[in-house]
Amino acid sequence: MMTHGDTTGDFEKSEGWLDWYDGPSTPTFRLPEGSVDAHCHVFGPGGQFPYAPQRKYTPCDASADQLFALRDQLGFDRNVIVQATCHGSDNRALVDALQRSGGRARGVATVRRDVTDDQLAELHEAGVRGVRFNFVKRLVDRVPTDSLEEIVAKIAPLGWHVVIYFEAEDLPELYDFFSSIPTDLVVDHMGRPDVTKDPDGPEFELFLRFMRENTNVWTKVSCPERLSVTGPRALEGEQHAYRDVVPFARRVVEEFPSRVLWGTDWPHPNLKDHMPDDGLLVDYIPQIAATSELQRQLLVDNPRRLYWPEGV
Ligand SMILES: O=C(O)c1cc(C(=O)O)oc(=O)c1
Repeated sequence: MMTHGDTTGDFEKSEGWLDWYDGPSTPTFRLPEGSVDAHCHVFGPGGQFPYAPQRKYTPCDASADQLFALRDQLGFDRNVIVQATCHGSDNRALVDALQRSGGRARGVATVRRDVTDDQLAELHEAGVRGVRFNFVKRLVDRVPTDSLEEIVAKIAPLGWHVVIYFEAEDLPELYDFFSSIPTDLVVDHMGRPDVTKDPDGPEFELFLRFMRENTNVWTKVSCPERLSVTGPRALEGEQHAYRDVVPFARRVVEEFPSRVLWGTDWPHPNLKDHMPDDGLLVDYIPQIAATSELQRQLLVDNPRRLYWPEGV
């Protein structure tokens, strides 16, 4: 694996930072035509789009051009680019990537409670269709729910949705607040289940109940590389990676086939023990969506309904 240098503009990468995998393999699994990578990020480049002062990590750079090269290499048609916490509420790198995508990317931004209607209109024009609320303590300081409610009131008229990122152990506390959000709600990475627990046990059952009770809730069945404990890793040609995550993702895909999304999570912030080959991550998909019908819903129909409802 190549590293992308120790510095990124004027910034020094966090200690132990793992750079994205250079030269991913071409997937064996052929993505259906029009597939969307519905969760990925851009980082900087730091020299052009500085990282936020309040960030909890400093990544390696991962530019829009590098993301679009990956899209083409893997066989995706489009991207949904999600604002990474290292950029705080400065969405310039995201907007630049959307503008250079030629309409082939939509975005999810991070905004503050004082965001103006004009700023939201500009983000909409660039291709933003949602905001992200993050509750993972190692990534952000907690924002009070009343300010999040103010943001929801501002974005709802635009037809936007809310993306939420939280740890499974925090769902009981956040359940009622999440259930009160009236827009579509997209949960990152299946609410981060502890996959050493039983997929039929109470923790994951609470997440499934949350999806059953709230039909506006969608989820990304992404990030097996982050959730897996036993692997095997998506490296060295492994075609059946992260088997311990499969029962969880499969369960969700089969029960809620019209409310699931999938994304690479490139460039995979904060992984600690390995960096996956993104081609082999794509080869993971048929393990969790076993039929061509489920694959088409997951990769084409669902993300297009949410991000390109106008049908282009
Ligand atoms: O688990 C993570 O570290 C992580 C971080 C970010 C971010 O910093 O935005 O986004 C993700 O989807 C996952």
